[in-house]
Amino acid sequence: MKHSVPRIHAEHLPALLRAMPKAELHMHIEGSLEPELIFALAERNGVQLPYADVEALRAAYAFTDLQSFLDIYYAGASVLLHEQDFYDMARAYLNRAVADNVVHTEIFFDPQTHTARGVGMETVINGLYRACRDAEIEQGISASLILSFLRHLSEEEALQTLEDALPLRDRFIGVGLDSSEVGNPPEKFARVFGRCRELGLHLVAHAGEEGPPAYIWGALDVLHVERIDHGVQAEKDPVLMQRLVDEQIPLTVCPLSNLKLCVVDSLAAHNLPQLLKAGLKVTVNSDDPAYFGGYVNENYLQLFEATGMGAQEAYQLARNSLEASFVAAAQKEQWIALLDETFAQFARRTGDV
Ligand code: HPA
Ligand SMILES: [Zn+2]
Repeated sequence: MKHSVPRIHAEHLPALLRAMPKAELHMHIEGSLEPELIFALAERNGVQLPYADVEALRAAYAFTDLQSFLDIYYAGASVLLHEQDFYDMARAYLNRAVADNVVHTEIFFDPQTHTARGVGMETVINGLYRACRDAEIEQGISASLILSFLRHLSEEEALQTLEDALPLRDRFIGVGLDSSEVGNPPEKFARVFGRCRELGLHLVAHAGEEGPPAYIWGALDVLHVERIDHGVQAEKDPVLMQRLVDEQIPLTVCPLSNLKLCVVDSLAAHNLPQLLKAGLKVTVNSDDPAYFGGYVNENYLQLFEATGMGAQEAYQLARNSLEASFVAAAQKEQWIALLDETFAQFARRTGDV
């Protein structure tokens, strides 16, 4: 049933989008590395970068598709060597998330990007995990980690990565699948996801970002994922759309990412409003905020500005994000109560209760 949302004046919408408590369910921690931090870490670690300075690096952020982004994203991550580097990167992101009123975040990390350079699995996970725990204690944000397999590599390498991470099993809540989508369908990772399922890990996968609806079917039926990351290509397949509605499978959509990687021509042309209207459990996320022009609130603000969505949609998207998270039901209820209170406060401010 649709929740009734108090009327909010349009002029208050941006403040409401910023203030509402929300969860972020799709962001890659390596994609939060700002150029300034990349250069600071390069200097600290004596790593040579193929860019003269911060401006030259930023100027290279002109992407034409997913692969053109991934090439630069993996180059940027090469400055990460020590546990403290992973810690500093994650604390910088968590500070931004707190500022955006993110109450809970589920953070992807790509261990293979680092272990391939000789960085230890425990260096990666311990640095990220310590940052999450410190932010939780000092800033009150809830944060969990999701280990993501690189789909351009083999399933054997994913299985080895899982084995390497298992001694630290209590430090991540699930697994995902990212990197170059087209040509690397979900079926390639059936065995490793099967093993993760047996281990009781949460399962998600990128599907239908650039790839066809068949990849979303595969993620659901072969990998048995609980959420689809991106999923915007689902609209090409009405039977799939109905399935996503019926089962309320969350889609973690990333509007600015879709714009910057040319998945859509403009934010005004983004299909998120249609997906939401059709009854899909859609959420808004930042993906790789340092590369795509903004953290999660910027995604909400620019999307709402471009599409003309209003308070009802804002409420639904924030509520979806909390409901689609992997936290306990009692915690979700607390955050939803906080969301309701935020909307009631804005309605009182508007004098429009
Ligand atoms: O948007 C993405 N898609 C696939 N892989 C990724 N790795 C970081 N961001 C992405
Ligand atoms: Zn992503």
